[in-house]
Amino acid sequence: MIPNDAVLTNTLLYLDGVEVSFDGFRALRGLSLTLGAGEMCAIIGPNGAGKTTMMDVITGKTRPDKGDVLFQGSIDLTRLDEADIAQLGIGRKFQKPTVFESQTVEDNILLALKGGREVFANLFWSRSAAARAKIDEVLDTIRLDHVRTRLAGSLSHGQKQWLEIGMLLAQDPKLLLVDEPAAGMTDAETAQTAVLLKRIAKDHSVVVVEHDMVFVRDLDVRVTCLHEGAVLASGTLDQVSANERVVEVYLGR
Ligand SMILES: Nc1ncnc2c1ncn2[C@@H]1O[C@H](COP(=O)(O)OP(=O)(O)OP(=O)(O)O)[C@@H](O)[C@H]1O
Repeated sequence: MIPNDAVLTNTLLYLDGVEVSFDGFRALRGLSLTLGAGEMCAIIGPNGAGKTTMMDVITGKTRPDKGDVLFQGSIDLTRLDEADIAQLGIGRKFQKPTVFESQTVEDNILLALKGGREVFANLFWSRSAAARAKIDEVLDTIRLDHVRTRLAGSLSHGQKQWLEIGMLLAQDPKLLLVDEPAAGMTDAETAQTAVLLKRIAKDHSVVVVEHDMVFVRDLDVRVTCLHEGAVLASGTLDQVSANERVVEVYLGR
């Protein structure tokens, strides 16, 4: 059921009763979730809970069998393809970093800018002031300014993850979907990633899927636990951690 305007005021992302089946297996079973404009939330849950499938539905990779998926109140994402959805300003970061290893850090950001590829391809290009300013802004946000001329391939795993987040930021997304950013990171990198995402969340909406509870605690945002394709519990991390079912199916394992 499409909600009324009052419900959707300040709601950037609205999922209601979303169903996805793969050959009869119900990966999402009536998933309902909202994200406010300017909000960051964390999604947790056991393997197979449907977290990736949820991201796939939002980004148009998987089309739901049933349910509403609305962006900015009225845009029906179930009718759009992946390219249209990316164009709307929904950026996704997959778990594994996919930076251009043989390019410098700053050129990775340039390549990600709207129109950046044309600028990059032109032998006689001089970076426009706007492109330069955007690259500087992104490098400052992800705190990689000091390595801007290094090849991306020479960065640590954590730095590559931050660079890829920067490449998403270069496209001015309204919503960032970030899949397990802390996986494979050192404790120090994990802590820095939480600081980075909190900085980004000041002017973006962010959904973070994560298994690392220390990291989720650092994020200090609303947490939703999925289980068997639906929401099991939602609230602060303390509230969700105190839920017996969450302990039973996930945290206590
Ligand atoms: N393309 C597909 N075909 C068949 N089954 C699928 C497909 N994609 C996902 N599934 C199944 O749907 C269920 C939900 O998977 P999903 O990847 O969304 O879970 P998840 O919460 O992201 O798990 P993880 O934490 O392991 O990444 C799983 O049982 C998975 O095997």
